[in-house]
Formats: sequence, structure tokens, C-alpha cells
Amino acid sequence: MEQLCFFPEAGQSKGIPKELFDYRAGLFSIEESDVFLKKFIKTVPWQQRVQKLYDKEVITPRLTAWFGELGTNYSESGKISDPLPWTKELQMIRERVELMAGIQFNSVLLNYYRDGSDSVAWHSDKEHLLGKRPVIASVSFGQVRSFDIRSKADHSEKYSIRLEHGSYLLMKSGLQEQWEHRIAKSTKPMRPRINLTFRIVTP
Ligand SMILES: O=C(O)CCC(=O)C(=O)O
Ligand SMILES: [Fe+2]
Repeated sequence: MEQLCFFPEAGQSKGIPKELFDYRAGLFSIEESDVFLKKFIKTVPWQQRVQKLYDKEVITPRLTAWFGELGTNYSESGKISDPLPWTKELQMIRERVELMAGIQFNSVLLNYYRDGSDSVAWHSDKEHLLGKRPVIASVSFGQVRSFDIRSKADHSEKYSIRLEHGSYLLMKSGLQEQWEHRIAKSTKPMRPRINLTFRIVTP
């Protein structure tokens, strides 16, 4: 397996194409992030979805929940689910994210990685409901995990960003078009992590 090379201070691979994203540590303070992490773990109606992989049905190795405006339905492998209504905390996070991004989002997918065996496999978020060149804003709370990206054209072109507690990552449209991303499993002990991806879904 090839090695990912890090700049230890910044937590980002050397040479990573900066035009694909905007990363900001500490969009939320440690205190705020601790509160959100605990609250979401306890109160979100988490679901473990079944995904179709080729002709097999597999259980998603993480928990998810979908919130948003009515009509912003979430589709995963062709299955559509209705959104849950925005909560006070999600509205507050959304406002800060929108100020940072200068864009308004109408829905958010929450992912809950319970430990190192939870993950998301290589993919790009390019469903037709998201439009052709989707911009997605991602917020992370809890365990720092590596967000890996690889070029669709050349899988050996691969970089990594460490997504810290309270951080913000704007994935620009090129990131979905020409790159895939994942959160790999880890054999090291990992505490819980919650990630929110704010999206614009065309109802
Ligand atoms: O957990 C993450 O940082 C990424 C989640 C993701 O890629 C997604 O929800 O599409
Ligand atoms: Fe994604």
C-alpha cells in the first residue's frame, strides 16, 4: 500500500490541490463542539441503512440521518427518504456554515462513526438531485479522522486531510467531478465522530 505523506503541523498531505477545497479548523470552539457531539449522539434518530452494492445488499458501516426542508429528499442507491425537520442546533450550525461559505444550503446528511470500524468507502457525491457541480460543506465533531481523496483518473494520486473537532471543509465542485473521497476504517482505537455534510438538493 502506498504511504500518504503529511505535513504534521497542518494535517494535510504535501502537494494537495488547494483549489478543490477550503479547510478551516475551529469554526466551532472546543466547548461548542463537545456539546454538539454529545447532543447529536443522544438525540438524533440514527439509522443504519442498507445499500445495494452491485447485486448484493450491504449494511452501511456507519449510522446516518437526513434533515432538511420538505421536498429535499435524500436518495441513496435509488432509495428516497424524507427529511427530518431542522433542529435548533442544526439551524445554528447551518447559519455559521452559510456565513463562511457564502452559500445557502437546504439539507444536511449526518454521519455517525461509532469507532474505527465505521467508515465511508470511496465515492463522489454526484447524485442527480444535487445538480451537476455540487458544492458541499462538511463539519466534523469528535474523533479526528483522515479524509482521503484520490483522482478518478489515477488512483495512485492520493492525498489526505485530518478533519479536526469543530472544523469546516468546503468541498468545491471539482472535488466531486474529478476526485473520490473516503473515511477509511482504522485498527487504532477511535472515539465517536459525527460529520455533517450540508447540501443543496433540488426538490
Ligand atoms: O465523514 C466525512 O467526513 C465524509 C462524509 C461523506 O463523504 C458524505 O457524507 O458523503
Ligand atoms: Fe461524500
